[in-house]
Order: sequence, then structure tokens, then C-alpha cells
Amino acid sequence: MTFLEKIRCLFTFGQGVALSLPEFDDASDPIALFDTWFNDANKSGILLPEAVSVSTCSKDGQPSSRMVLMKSFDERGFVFYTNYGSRKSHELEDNQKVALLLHWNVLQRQVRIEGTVEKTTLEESANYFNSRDRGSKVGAWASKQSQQLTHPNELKERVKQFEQEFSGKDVPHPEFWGGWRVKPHYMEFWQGRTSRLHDRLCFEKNDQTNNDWQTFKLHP
Ligand SMILES: Cc1cc2nc3c(=O)[nH]c(=O)nc-3n(C[C@H](O)[C@H](O)[C@H](O)COP(=O)(O)O)c2cc1C
Ligand code: PXP
Repeated sequence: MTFLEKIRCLFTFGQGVALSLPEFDDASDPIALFDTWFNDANKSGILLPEAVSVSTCSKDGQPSSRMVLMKSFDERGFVFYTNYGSRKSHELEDNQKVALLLHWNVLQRQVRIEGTVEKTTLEESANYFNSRDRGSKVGAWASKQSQQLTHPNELKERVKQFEQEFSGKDVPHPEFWGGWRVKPHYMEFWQGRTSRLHDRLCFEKNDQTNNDWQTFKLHP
């Protein structure tokens, strides 16, 4: 983003933004557009532009959402890492349908993604786990994510226990911790505009085996 664009964003905040939209036609690729928007978000100085809401659904149809950090994306999908014993992971095991939501407020932009999940490979999960700092690695072992604490000091005690267990050694990658890749079949790019006359650029595909996206626009 240029300095001038930043100033224009500041002045138009809340009333739509002055960033130009890319050309949009049937040949457009939503991953390439996401890449452009993600770069804009990174350059804009927004804290944690990679923070994304993940919505899952329980067997009986109860949706739930939480934030995670998106660690990578490409043509294959959007990846985040978590505990495979967590609530979100249990729900994703039962129902692979998932929705992601990103909001970059300074840019007046929102991206909606719908798709299905698959687990990242063991190698991919281990590679990412091994890149984390030691404290977060120990934390992953200590946290029985989404389970109730049985007593107030349980988490602290478990951290101590695993610090001792791995003292002087590398912290290994736990098999209960890894990535989910969201394979999109619907993506919508929302750009705020004046008078609430926003742009909504949508991409949809019916066949996961190819990269043929249909494009259309929606009323705001
Ligand atoms: C900004 C932000 C980023 C987060 N990133 C992650 C993440 O990448 N992975 C994760 O497991 N939890 C992350 N969390 C915690 C989750 O929001 C959530 O509390 C946790 O994963 C348990 O969710 P669940 O019980 O629905 O499975 C993050 C929270 C915030 C606020
Ligand atoms: C519980 C948990 N797991 C994973 C992450 C992902 O971030 P990182 O791998 O950078 O620690 C976060 C980020 O808040 C988190 O809270």
C-alpha cells in the first residue's frame, strides 16, 4: 500500500474505502485475489491480519466459531493448526463442512470462505510444530484443549510436568496436534463502499477436482 492509499483509507474509514478493485472476470482466480488482499492487509499495519474465524457445526446442527491463525494458503486451501482433540477438531471429524471469515477493518474488507476440511500430512504438521517456540511446544503438550480443568492449578502443573519431561531435549511433535486444510468451494470478497453500496465479488465451483470457478456479483 502506498502512503497516499493509507491516508485515503484513514479518511474514508467507516464510509467505504478508496482502494482500487482488480479486474474481475471468468478467468479470475480467487486464490490470487486473496493473495493480493492478504498482502494489502499485511502492509496496512493491521495486527494479526492472519486471524480468521472458523465456524464448525456439531452433529445436531449447533454452529460454533472461534479465531485461529491462518499459517499458509495456496491453491490447495487455507491451513490452521490446532489440537486434534479440541471441540473444533471433533466437530470437523464428524462434519467436514466449514466456514472461514476474515475482516480487515482499516481496509473495509471482508472475505468469506466456505469449504470442506482435510488434515494436513503428518510431515506438514511436524514441520510447522517444529518451527514454533519452545514455550508453545510445551504448551501444546500441556493443554488438553477444550476440556474442563479438573482443578485450578491443573494447567500450570502440566506445563511443569512436560518441561521436566523434555528438559535438555527437543520437544517432539505430539500426534494429537496438527493442521486442518480448508479446501474452498465458495469465496466472497467484500469491499466497503460509500452509502453501503458495497462490492461483493463471488467465486463458486461445483467440482473440487478442477480449478473452474464461476464468478458473479451480489447486491450488497
Ligand atoms: C487471535 C486468536 C488466534 C488464535 N489462534 C489459534 C490457533 O491458531 N489454533 C488454536 O488451536 N487456537 C487458537 N486460538 C484459540 C481459539 O480461539 C480457541 O479458544 C481454541 O482453539 C479452542 O477452541 P475449541 O474449543 O472450539 O476447539 C486463537 C485465539 C485468538 C483470539
Ligand atoms: C492455542 C493456540 N494454538 C495455536 C496458535 C497458533 O499460533 P502459533 O503457532 O503461532 O502459536 C494459537 C495462537 O493464538 C493458539 O492460541
